Amino acid sequence: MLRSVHDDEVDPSDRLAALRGELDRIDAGLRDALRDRLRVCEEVGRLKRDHDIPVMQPARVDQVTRGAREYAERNELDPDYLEAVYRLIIAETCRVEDLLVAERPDDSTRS
Ligand SMILES: C=C(O[C@@H]1C=C(C(=O)O)C=C[C@H]1O)C(=O)O
Repeated sequence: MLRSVHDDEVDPSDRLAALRGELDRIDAGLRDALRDRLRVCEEVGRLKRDHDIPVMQPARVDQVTRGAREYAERNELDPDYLEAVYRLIIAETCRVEDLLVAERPDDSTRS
């Protein structure tokens, strides 16, 4: 009986499951990185609140988004895609920082 060149290949459903397992591991790392980044940003927010520094820092936003675009160019990703991801991340940072700034540092001691 003739053998197909595909006989020796891994079953596509096994390969799909393996690739999805790889994606799940990468996604877990992404979520941890997003959580850790936001925790640092909360610290930044408290610092801004306590020292009357504006939450929105356009020069820093430009620096971060430019860095993302440059990374994309070096790594064969679409710069517009990575910038859009970063704009979403930064929007959440600013939302969380705004909430922190709106809090009074001594709120917890008030009755
Ligand atoms: C975290 C900061 O606050 C905001 C959020 C940024 C971010 O998520 O990278 C960048 C600029 C800020 O307006 C910051 O000023 O560094």
